[in-house]
Amino acid sequence: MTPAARVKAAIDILDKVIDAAKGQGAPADRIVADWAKANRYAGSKDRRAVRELVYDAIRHCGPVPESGRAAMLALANRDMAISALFDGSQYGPAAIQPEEPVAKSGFAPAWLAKRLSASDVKGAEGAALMGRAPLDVRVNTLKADRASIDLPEPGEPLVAPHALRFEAGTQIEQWPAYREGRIEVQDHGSQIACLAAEPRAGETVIDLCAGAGGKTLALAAAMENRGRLIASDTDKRRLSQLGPRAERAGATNVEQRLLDPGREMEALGDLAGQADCVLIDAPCSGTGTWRRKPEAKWRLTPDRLARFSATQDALLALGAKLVKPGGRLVFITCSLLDEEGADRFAHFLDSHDGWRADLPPLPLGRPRGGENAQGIRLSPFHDGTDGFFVARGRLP
Ligand SMILES: C[S@@+](CC[C@H](N)C(=O)[O-])C[C@H]1O[C@@H](n2cnc3c(N)ncnc32)[C@H](O)[C@@H]1O
Repeated sequence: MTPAARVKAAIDILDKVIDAAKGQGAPADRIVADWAKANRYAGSKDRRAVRELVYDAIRHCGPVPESGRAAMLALANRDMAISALFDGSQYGPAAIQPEEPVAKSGFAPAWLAKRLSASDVKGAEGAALMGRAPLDVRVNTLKADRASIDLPEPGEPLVAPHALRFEAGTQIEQWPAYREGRIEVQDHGSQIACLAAEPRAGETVIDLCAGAGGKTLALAAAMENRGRLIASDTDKRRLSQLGPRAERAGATNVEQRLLDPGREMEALGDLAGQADCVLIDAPCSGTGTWRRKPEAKWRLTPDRLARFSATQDALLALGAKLVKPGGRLVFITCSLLDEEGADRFAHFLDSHDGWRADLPPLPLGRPRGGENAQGIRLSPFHDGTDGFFVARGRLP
């Protein structure tokens, strides 16, 4: 493909990404992959270049652009080399006309940038949400340890005790250590967040929103497979991925429970007041993971955000019923919005007698929230991790 043809392809893909964002359709990754499948003439260099143009444009534009072309013109305004490719050549984009719409730059749509700013995410901290994430792995201590594991590349040891960092795009799926469950892909921030649970061998731990089990596997390893680890979720498809993952990781103490939304206690009733620790990795807007899914900023609406907050309140209330006296309730969201973090935890403490905040001693991050309702915030800007809010409550 000529460089101009790559720009034209990126514009066509961006049109689809924009439509999908408006209609809650396929994620950008899938749209890019579908394009590659349907255009076999594009070689690996072409595919990489087109993908980079698409993601650069998404990262560069704040509000949803009018069109793929408007998004690419925003990039062209910044980069003469791209603007020169609007040359009207056979497979390239048409020449730039005066007064053509150009998408606005920024790290988020205006309403969302305002909410993030109210949560002290602005300027360089906001821009960091649109950075590129590295590839972090957790060495699975059920099968290996970080000091002696033998990998094709050494990786950079991070603060979390089992974390190693690699360059984005490292093909670790090909490595025997990955296929044999000695390493798992897990963002450094997610590994740090799991430390707040301080799970011990022999305890009863509930991973209430286990999804496909990213955190469950870290908990199983920390528990050395001893004790009960209950992994529940309302999403059958996600939960069904946990079995094979647990097997590969050698995690043998995981029990699964599929929940009915709104009637979760029907499947968890026998555990009421029984858990040493309940971990709530609640569904949220995912503002902390935009480095991986930058188009997510175009998918969020004030209504969806309000629904996430309501679900988080409900899950905190549910989790609290499962904790035994003296036990721990860990609340995690991968968002940097206080309305999905510190505010939710403060609301929980205000509405639940007896519970008190117990700031988890994490090796990274900074306190966030009022004096009595503090949790820890991890952010791409300060910590080089995905963004998280992590708080822990204790029942005396
Ligand atoms: C942030 S994701 C969990 C990710 C997972 N813990 C991990 O580390 O990979 C949130 C999960 O909450 C689940 N969820 C939503 N509503 C729920 C509910 N009422 N009870 C339990 N899980 C729920 C979603 O299906 C989703 O899998």
